[in-house]
Amino acid sequence: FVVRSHFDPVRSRSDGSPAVSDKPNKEKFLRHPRSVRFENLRAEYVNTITATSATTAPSLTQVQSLTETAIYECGNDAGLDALRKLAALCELRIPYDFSNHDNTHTNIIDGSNERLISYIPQLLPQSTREEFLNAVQRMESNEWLSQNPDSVDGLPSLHLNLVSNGEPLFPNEKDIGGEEPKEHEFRLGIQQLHDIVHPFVYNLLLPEAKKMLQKSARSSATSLRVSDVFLRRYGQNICGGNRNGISAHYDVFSRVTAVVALDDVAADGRNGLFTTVLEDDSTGQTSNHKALRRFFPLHAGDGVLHTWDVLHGVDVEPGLNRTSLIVWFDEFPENEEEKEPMVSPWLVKHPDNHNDHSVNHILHFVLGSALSNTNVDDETVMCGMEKRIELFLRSASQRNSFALTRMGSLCEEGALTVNGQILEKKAFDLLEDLRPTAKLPPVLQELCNNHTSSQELAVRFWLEGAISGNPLAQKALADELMLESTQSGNEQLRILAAVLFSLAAQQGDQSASESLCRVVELDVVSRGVETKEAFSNSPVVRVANAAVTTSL
Ligand SMILES: O=C(O)CCC(=O)C(=O)O
Ligand SMILES: [Fe+2]
Repeated sequence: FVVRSHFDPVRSRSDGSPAVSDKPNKEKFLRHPRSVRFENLRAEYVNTITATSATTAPSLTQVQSLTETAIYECGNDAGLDALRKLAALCELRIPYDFSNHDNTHTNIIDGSNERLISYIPQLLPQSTREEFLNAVQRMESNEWLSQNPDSVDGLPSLHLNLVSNGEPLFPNEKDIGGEEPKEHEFRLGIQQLHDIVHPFVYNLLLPEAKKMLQKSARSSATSLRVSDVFLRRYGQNICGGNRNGISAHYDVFSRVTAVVALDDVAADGRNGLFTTVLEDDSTGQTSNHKALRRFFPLHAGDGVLHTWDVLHGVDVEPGLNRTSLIVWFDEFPENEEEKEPMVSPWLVKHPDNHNDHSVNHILHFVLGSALSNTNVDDETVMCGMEKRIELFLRSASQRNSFALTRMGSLCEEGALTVNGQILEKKAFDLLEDLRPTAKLPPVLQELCNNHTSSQELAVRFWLEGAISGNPLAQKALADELMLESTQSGNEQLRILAAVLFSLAAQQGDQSASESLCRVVELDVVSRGVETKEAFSNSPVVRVANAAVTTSL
């Protein structure tokens, strides 16, 4: 029903290589022929959108409980009310409060995570910024920004690498013979950009990153080095493409990340780089729900540093034009025996990776993702599909939103059958602990009884991911339910699918909005709706309306 994205919320190397397979999933549900009548009716309901905005910043608990209500009270008044409240919360653009956290905040999960954030005012002087932006402009006018699929979302990345894996893309001293004039100009452009920021990156940012890590319980800052330096562009019609942001993710190959603002787009804390603030830190849960975004207020030249375990993304309102400079710091091997490349050693060597009782779900998810993105096959590294699934399962057992969603997809792909029934049994027990079958929404209880086990497991993982607020899980589950409902004619499944597509559409997910329109279309056709009144009374239409009508 939707072409499901197979992208994980993780940033792998910025060379544009996709994090995971970018093959589109088969469309499960064939597009229904568009009915002319529907077009008119839809125009009617789109016109009813009204907006009143919410004022208070929501907590994770609030967002999840509203989402749970929308799903369980599917299509009735309480459910519609929850959808309206969530719609209003999604419209908020709330600044991150640096002062509230004494420039850093630490969330202790199992005693050893970091989640350090540090603000560095006025790192790049105005003259440097201007020089840099002019050089970027020249690259852009040649359409030289990378069009490779971005490792987080698979769309053209619109970035330029200056340093990759510890090495400048083009070392200055290297004389490259036989270059085409365009290649030559490109190389000089990259070298110029690199030269402009070099002193700031190595003499100012690197010491700041080391200083920040000294606050960490697990400081191993002495071996910190600059791994990658790249710039990104956001806005309309950049090298023929648009980019309004990047969904929330972890940088899996960066121990510490620095982002420097090159313009004032983020000055009022309503645009640019955000993290998701989880006010209820005691649960250690994580969610990428739009309402939990907190934008870093950064003036041109300001920077922010964060550790590997800080969830972050970018969002800019249409019409704005943003450029950012990003630096990754990683750890290089301290002694000779370790010269072999090891994927993100701060993850592999983390004590929680060697502790069977650890509940560090962020580490387990990020390490599982890092291993999925590397070919390194080291005895000391937990590798192989089975180990990765074990890591995702451990993370999912702590209700980590990304691990739950990833597990749903792995089950759907049949990846849990690798080791007989053992992994499936583990997954089933885990799901029963999170929510016993008897407590599933009734319509899903029926569905799960009719299913083969791997599909049933996928549905249950996606349900948990969906309730935690994850739009990818919400879409994946909705897609599955539409397939079922067209086969069985079960209208309740269609209403729940509409709720789930609505929950993702509210968060700005374009493909979910399109799918929601198609559910409405199908509903109109299959129920033979003839009048405006019958249209606006349709449960699916009421759901779609509530999702875009914001009120508190
Ligand atoms: O542009 C930014 O501010 C950050 C981009 C980012 O998070 C990434 O490329 O991984
Ligand atoms: Fe990132």
